[in-house]
Amino acid sequence: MLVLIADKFPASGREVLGRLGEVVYRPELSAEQLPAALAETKADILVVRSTVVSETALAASPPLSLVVRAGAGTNTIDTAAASRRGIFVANCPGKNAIAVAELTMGLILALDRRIVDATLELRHGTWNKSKYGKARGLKGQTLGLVGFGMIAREVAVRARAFGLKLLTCAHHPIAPELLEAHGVVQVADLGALLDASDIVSVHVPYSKANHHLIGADQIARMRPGATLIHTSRGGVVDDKALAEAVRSGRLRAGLDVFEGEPAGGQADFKNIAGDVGDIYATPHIGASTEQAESAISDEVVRIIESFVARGIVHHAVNLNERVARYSLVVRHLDRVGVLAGILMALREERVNVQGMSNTIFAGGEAACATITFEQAPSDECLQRLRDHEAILAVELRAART
Ligand SMILES: NC(=O)c1ccc[n+]([C@@H]2O[C@H](COP(=O)([O-])OP(=O)(O)OC[C@H]3O[C@@H](n4cnc5c(N)ncnc54)[C@H](O)[C@@H]3O)[C@@H](O)[C@H]2O)c1
Ligand SMILES: O=C(O)[C@H](O)COP(=O)(O)O
Repeated sequence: MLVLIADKFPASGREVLGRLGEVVYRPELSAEQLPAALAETKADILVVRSTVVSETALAASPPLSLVVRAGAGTNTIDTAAASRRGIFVANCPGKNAIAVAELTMGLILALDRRIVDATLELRHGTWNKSKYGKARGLKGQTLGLVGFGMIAREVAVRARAFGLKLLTCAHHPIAPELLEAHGVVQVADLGALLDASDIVSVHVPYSKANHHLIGADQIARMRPGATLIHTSRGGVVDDKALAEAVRSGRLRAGLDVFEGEPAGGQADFKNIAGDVGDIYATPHIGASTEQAESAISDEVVRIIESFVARGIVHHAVNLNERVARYSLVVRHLDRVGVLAGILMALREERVNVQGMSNTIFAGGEAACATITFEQAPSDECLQRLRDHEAILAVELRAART
């Protein structure tokens, strides 16, 4: 088994992976160089951070069966192409959420006190207490969290300690216990959140549907003097519309992600923070704490170990989530050919199997197979299975609709 790591990854994690197989560490690889490196190494498993994984890259190594995103967002990987090729894509949900939440609070506090501007003036020898002694203070202000996933919840935990009132919006009703535990109120929709918030912080994944979720109209709807914090993904916010609103003095903004940002570690990048003073900005470092990188590394190792040892992919993001209409539970003696016999019987009925698992009981004499499908087998087929001398019990279950 060969693992190609095409981004920065801790030495400790590389060492553990090295015990499972060969590890090729190429953190310098760009999206353009990735296909050739995959073709050359014939990697079975690819580990990436923000490096873009295109369909060409996925096709370059025939044995490639798993791509692990050493982070949260998977929009940089062509998951549709991976699904067509039967390649698993997995991520590490929540493992860098605290780091992003800490940066979010850092941006909120820095903007309120204008810490960056005050520092720059002091560095140039100017004492300007008159100008910088005018913060609003956070206590009692309302923070609107767009999305209520792993990062937003960690932001809520920290923001509560600063006395902020918390709102969120989502596509679906959020469990009341979850909201209550975080001291958050769910409002009807994004518009209601923008109307009521002094600070808006964006924590949703990038997708076609979320492209410019915070566009010119949403920016215009924010309260005059409000602050927008964006640490999710370039493209969720319309950077141009935001820059105009900040330039006009209506809003302030704290950004960690940008439209068209470079994928690598160092590059020239003309960006909206350049000419707009009330934008505080960091170069996509939300996840870049030692703590988060170590948690991510442990999770990547866990995912790969489980895949190699048991074929189980934790946090796969490109599986068919639809619950099959029927499942057949067959308890049987653990003998060669029993499972093949069950599958042959289903094949004769032209039943297309969707999922299958088989668990062996202690002692190794009996096992339990669960097979899922959309179309029910006939009573005769079930009876034939029940009559099999190595089958102990057969139960057909229909999913609730
Ligand atoms: N700046 C960084 O370094 C950094 C680090 C980690 C993650 N991220 C980005 O942050 C995103 C969120 O991370 P997370 O760990 O919280 O993910 P998550 O999957 O736990 O949470 C995202 C939530 O947003 C919700 N959502 C999606 N579209 C929505 C919409 N239009 N309106 C309201 N809710 C919506 C989803 O249902 C989900 O609950 C990631 O997808 C990634 O792009 C950035
Ligand atoms: O989605 C993520 O996990 C973050 O955007 C982190 O990206 P990075 O691993 O490139 O820092």
